[in-house]
Amino acid sequence: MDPSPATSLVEFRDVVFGYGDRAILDGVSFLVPRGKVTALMGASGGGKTTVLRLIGGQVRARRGEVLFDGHDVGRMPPDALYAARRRMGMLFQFGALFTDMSVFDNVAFPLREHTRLSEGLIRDIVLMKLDAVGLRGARELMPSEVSGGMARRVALARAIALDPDLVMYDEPFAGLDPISLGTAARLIRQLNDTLGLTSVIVSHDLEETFRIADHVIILANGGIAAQGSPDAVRASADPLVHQFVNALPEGPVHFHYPAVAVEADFGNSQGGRE
Ligand SMILES: Nc1ncnc2c1ncn2[C@@H]1O[C@H](COP(=O)(O)OP(=O)(O)OP(=O)(O)O)[C@@H](O)[C@H]1O
Repeated sequence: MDPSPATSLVEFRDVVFGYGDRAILDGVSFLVPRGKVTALMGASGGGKTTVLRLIGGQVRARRGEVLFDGHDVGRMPPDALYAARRRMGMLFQFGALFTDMSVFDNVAFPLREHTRLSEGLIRDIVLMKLDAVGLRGARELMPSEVSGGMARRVALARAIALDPDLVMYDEPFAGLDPISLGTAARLIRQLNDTLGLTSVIVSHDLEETFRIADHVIILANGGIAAQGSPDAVRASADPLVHQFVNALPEGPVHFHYPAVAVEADFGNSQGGRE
């Protein structure tokens, strides 16, 4: 079933955004269905991380609307934006932990920072979140004592500490071995379903991401090249989407950065660097 505005937690309506003179999004519209796992994919530099920053209100759209639960993030006064951000968990690449704090204190950090809960209650919540990622027994360890995959899971426990409605993952699988990658992917899916979250994943790992996603959005050339279920996107006849989902080197997205013809560049010291 296609998502509708009524059943979506995030909605982009004709969003235009750029950094300085550089246009990144040129009238982008899409929906992020509530309770589902949505994958945001596309070529490197296409603006996927920027989409997450627009949702989090770190940057504002030049035109159009970025709705979170029906309210335009770009027009929220600071207190409303702060409240909205508390409903979002963000997990950025390599989910940097505080290196001088134990696993326990890392997960307790947002609770101590943003709530007035007693230490006893914080302890219970932290242990519950660590249990959800399979690391209750690792609470005394320091970040230097855990593996990369475990560190990622600690960061995930920290991202869900405040019971967010939305969790955004930026490259959650980067640098993981295939086993840790599979574990991380299953965990994202499982937490989404058991905690009633809505998840957005930015990832280059096509196979694993298509496996766990309910909805896929492919960004290209400042717009949406395709969106729908993983099967529907896989079956897309659009040449750009076809190239992307099949990881083909040739197609509308070129392997080569624009350059003068090869014969004009080689064996010709004029015009090039000596
Ligand atoms: N703060 C910034 N100032 C200027 N340009 C930026 C800034 N942040 C990102 N960009 C540029 O905007 C473009 C989109 O960046 P973004 O990080 O959103 O892409 P992405 O699709 O997430 O890329 P990747 O898959 O490589 O992480 C890139 O070309 C990047 O160089």
